[in-house]
Amino acid sequence: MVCKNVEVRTLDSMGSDGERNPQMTSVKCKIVIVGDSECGKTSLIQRYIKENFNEVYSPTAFDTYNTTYHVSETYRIQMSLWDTSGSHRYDSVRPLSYADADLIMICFSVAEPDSMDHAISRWSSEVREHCPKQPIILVGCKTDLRTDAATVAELAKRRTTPIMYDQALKTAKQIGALVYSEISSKDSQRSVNDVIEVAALSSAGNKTTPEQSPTFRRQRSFMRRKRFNGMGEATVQLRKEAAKSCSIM
Ligand SMILES: Nc1nc2c(ncn2[C@@H]2O[C@H](COP(=O)(O)OP(=O)(O)OP(=O)(O)O)[C@@H](O)[C@H]2O)c(=O)[nH]1
Repeated sequence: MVCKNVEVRTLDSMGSDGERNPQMTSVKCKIVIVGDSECGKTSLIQRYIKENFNEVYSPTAFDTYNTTYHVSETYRIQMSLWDTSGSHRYDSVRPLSYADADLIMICFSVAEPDSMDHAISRWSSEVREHCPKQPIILVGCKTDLRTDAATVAELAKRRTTPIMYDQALKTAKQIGALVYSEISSKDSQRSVNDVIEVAALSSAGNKTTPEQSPTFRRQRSFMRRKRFNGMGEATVQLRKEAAKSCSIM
């Protein structure tokens, strides 16, 4: 089993002039990403980190990616993104990934209805067994395939159709997800950035102490982009455009 640790976008608390910034608040969080094989987990992470998309499928065993989200000049979230395998071969070792997780992303492909069923029957139960209280974000991947003629025709042969937004929203409610979000790693960098940053903010909101939150809330650059409603409750409201692909339950 290969487990590699990829260090990217890491920054320390030095300012651009090289001085250590005493105002900098850093919060660390661990986000574990699960879901059926080939549903799009690795592509999601790689699009966020490397801002590219690879058509070629390469199965994952376990990977971790460390990256920093600079929410404002004085607040940053150091994320550890854990990419897992959806294969049953790893069912007995995947649970090791859940230790100390702050948030779980359960992914499925909107072009594969079974993968959404498995979000309930397989992934939500596995996650709840190991992470009974951590927030869950449900992520519908590959939205570009919803209108892809070949995908629609293939699903029609199986007497089914791509998963639509409202269907997925019901599933999100059913599994008690905090947020439902849709992405296309192929076509939309924005959708990918939004879901990862919402996950980071939700995790950090649970960890930020009350003394830190006023400083955090004052950051105008942050407020322009996303808005927190209650740090302890990890509730995030996206600006209007982002809300099209992201629903808070
Ligand atoms: N059209 C389209 N294809 C995608 C998208 N995301 C991923 N894919 C493709 O789907 C295949 C599987 O993607 P991965 O990201 O490797 O899937 P995974 O969930 O990490 O798979 P496992 O490692 O087996 O658990 C690859 O061929 C990707 O190029 C997307 O947004 N749109």
